[in-house]
This record gives sequence, structure tokens and C-alpha cells, in this order.
Amino acid sequence: MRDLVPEPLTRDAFAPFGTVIETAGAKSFQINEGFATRYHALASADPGDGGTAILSIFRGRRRPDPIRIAMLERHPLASQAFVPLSAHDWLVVVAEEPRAESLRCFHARGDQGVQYARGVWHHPLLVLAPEQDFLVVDRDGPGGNLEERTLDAEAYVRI
Ligand SMILES: NC(=O)N[C@@H](O)C(=O)O
Ligand code: NI
Repeated sequence: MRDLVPEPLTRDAFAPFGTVIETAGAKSFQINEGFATRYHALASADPGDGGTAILSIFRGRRRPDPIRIAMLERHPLASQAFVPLSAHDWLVVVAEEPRAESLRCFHARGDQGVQYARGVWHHPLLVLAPEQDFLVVDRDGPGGNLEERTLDAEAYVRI
């Protein structure tokens, strides 16, 4: 058993797992006669072969403290993106391999989203607010797009 120490979510640190979706540091340009700023193509959805990119809303609820990490999942056919719809911090737990010693925990700000690249091991949505909505972009289509794995040891996030 181990405690995970959340690290700040940055593009560089998260690069092995996917993309950070945020306006900070992003290229942008003015549109709509100057009444809007477009932060263009912050991520590119990957619905995989024969899939359709779909948009859903997940209403996440905080898990009991300390937050227990006992399993991971991945989507072998497509990417999955989470963008918070309210400005509250949340957690992102990923791993290169589905083993406790491989776990990484990122502390995401409320103005940061992530896209997990296809096949990246991650924990299902972890919110810190009592309830928080997220826009989710992932795949609809044929084939099994969910693989779950119980970890060899549990880990906890105390926050
Ligand atoms: N079940 C489901 O769609 N949610 C997970 O994929 C997740 O990453 O939260
Ligand atoms: Ni997922």
C-alpha cells in the first residue's frame, strides 16, 4: 500500500499519457469580430477505426476519503477527454503499466482538462468537489473499448 503524492498537472509531465487541455500557453486568435478568442485544436479526438467521436457529460461525485486507487482501466480503441464544466480542482491518476508502483497522480486545476491517448491506463473520473460536471469526448462504435485491471496493491490519495 502506498500514498500517492499529487503533482501539478503540466503539459510536459502529462505528455507520456496524453494532452492537457487548457488555454494557458496555447496558441490563440481572435474571431467573431474580436468578440471571442479561439484556442484552436487543443486536442484532437481519436475515435479509432469505425468509431464516432461523441460528447457526453459525466456528473462526478467525490469518493470517500482517503481516495482509494485499487484498479485502472484503459480504452484500447480510442482517446478519452475530460474537461471540467465548473472551476474546481480534480485528480488525474494514470500509469504506464497497471501496477501500483507505476501510478502517477496529477492535481488538475478547474481550468484544466485532459485527453488520455488511446490505450493509456487511467483511473475513472476522480473529483474533489462534492459533485462536478465534465464534458467527455470519447468513442461510440463497435468493439470492446474498455479494459479494466485490478492493481497488485492499493494506493491512496489523502487530500
Ligand atoms: N465508464 C466510463 O465511461 N468512465 C471511464 O471511462 C472514466 O475514465 O471515467
Ligand atoms: Ni476512461
